[in-house]
Amino acid sequence: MLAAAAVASRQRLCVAFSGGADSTTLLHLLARLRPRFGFDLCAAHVHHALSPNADAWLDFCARQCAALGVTFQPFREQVARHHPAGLEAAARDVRHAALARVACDWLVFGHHQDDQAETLLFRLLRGAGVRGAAAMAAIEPGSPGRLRPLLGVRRADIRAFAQAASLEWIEDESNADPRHARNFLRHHVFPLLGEAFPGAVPALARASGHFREADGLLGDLAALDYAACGGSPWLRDRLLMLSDERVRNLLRWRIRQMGCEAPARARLVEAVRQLRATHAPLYLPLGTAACCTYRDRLWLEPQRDGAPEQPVPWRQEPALCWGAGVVRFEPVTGAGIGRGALQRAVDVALVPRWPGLMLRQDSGRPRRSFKNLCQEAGIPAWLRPRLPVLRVDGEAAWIGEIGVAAEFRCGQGEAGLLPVWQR
Ligand SMILES: Nc1ncnc2c1ncn2[C@@H]1O[C@H](COP(=O)(O)OP(=O)(O)OP(=O)(O)O)[C@@H](O)[C@H]1O
Repeated sequence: MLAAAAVASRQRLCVAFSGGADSTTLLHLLARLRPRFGFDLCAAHVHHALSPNADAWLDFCARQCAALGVTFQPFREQVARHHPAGLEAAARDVRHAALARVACDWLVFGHHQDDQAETLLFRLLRGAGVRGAAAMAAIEPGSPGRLRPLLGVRRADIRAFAQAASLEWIEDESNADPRHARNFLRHHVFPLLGEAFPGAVPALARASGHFREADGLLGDLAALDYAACGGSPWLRDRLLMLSDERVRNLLRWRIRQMGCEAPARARLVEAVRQLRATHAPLYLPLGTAACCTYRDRLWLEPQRDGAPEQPVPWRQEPALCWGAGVVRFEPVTGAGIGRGALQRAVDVALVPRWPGLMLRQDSGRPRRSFKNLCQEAGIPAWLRPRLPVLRVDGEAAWIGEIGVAAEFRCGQGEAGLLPVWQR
């Protein structure tokens, strides 16, 4: 497995070391393999301060590492007692956050085949989709990546090996607590299942492999659909030519890519229904992301906290970042903002709308308020605070989705710059 993950000489491997039988066996095995592969080995233990034995466990882990000549990195963390998902989940979040701080190429976990089967059943009982049912991967590339070399090995075989090798390990008393749903499955459901289905654990682990493959294919399909819809922002009509299932698959994939929390299925079903029902601009919260539609385009963005964008000074750059998008300044002739006016100006910046903002769209017509301009252009209220405004010495020269102010528009044959807002 180390070869499959292309673990190279001098790469840094860090064992996530709880001190239990699995990670202790893992640490001893990797310490033995060190000379053959030439990797650097260290171990990290997270002290959650939840058990009265937590100090003793940390000491045990430190001693084991010292005996094996392995660098030891302890983390003392506080776990919030009132996590909405429960204490176990809170401890896991804290643990993973601490381990992510280790400077290494790979974090190596002691998960085994019984863990995989329990994870799959546990997730299915909570209504997991294909992604959740794929459970854990043996190799997860990343920075650091994650390895689970024992994922194909049964728990009993690891224990038998540890006993035969006279290894010492600690027993976490919380593993016996049936109030934890995972422990209930481990101690009550799996022994019963094993009586009627002796191959239940390897079969469930195999099933998670099938789900993993299917999940990869769904990702490939989403990537194809993403490109076919014109990338982000998508062409709304092109997207809505896809079946509901494919639209939901694409939205889910993109939300995950953005690092946002995926929404519940019911929420996605409702979002697609609304997208098909109206051509009006929409702002649909989806998990921690939001799906926005305006005119012929549709895009996803992280849900916002309502804070306005910060001003971005313009110093002749061809493009400036604005929110999750960009404003490009395209050279044009006889259109856009006259270059001369921009070069003479002292203060040019992209800013959000300001109170009392006015703009004259056509010479000969009066200046109109930002609100009036937005109403006339059909710009929905949720989009207005995000419109970029190019402010030139205190005056609005251009507003995204609305256009260039008459006073700044360049004359025929004159060189100009046309700001183009890409979300
Ligand atoms: N306190 C800890 N410090 C460092 N690593 C740990 C700690 N607890 C668990 N691990 C690592 O996580 C692996 C799985 O442990 P366990 O089954 O208790 O956790 P889990 O909650 O089921 O898994 P996960 O942490 O991946 O969600 C262990 O084999 C070990 O590699």
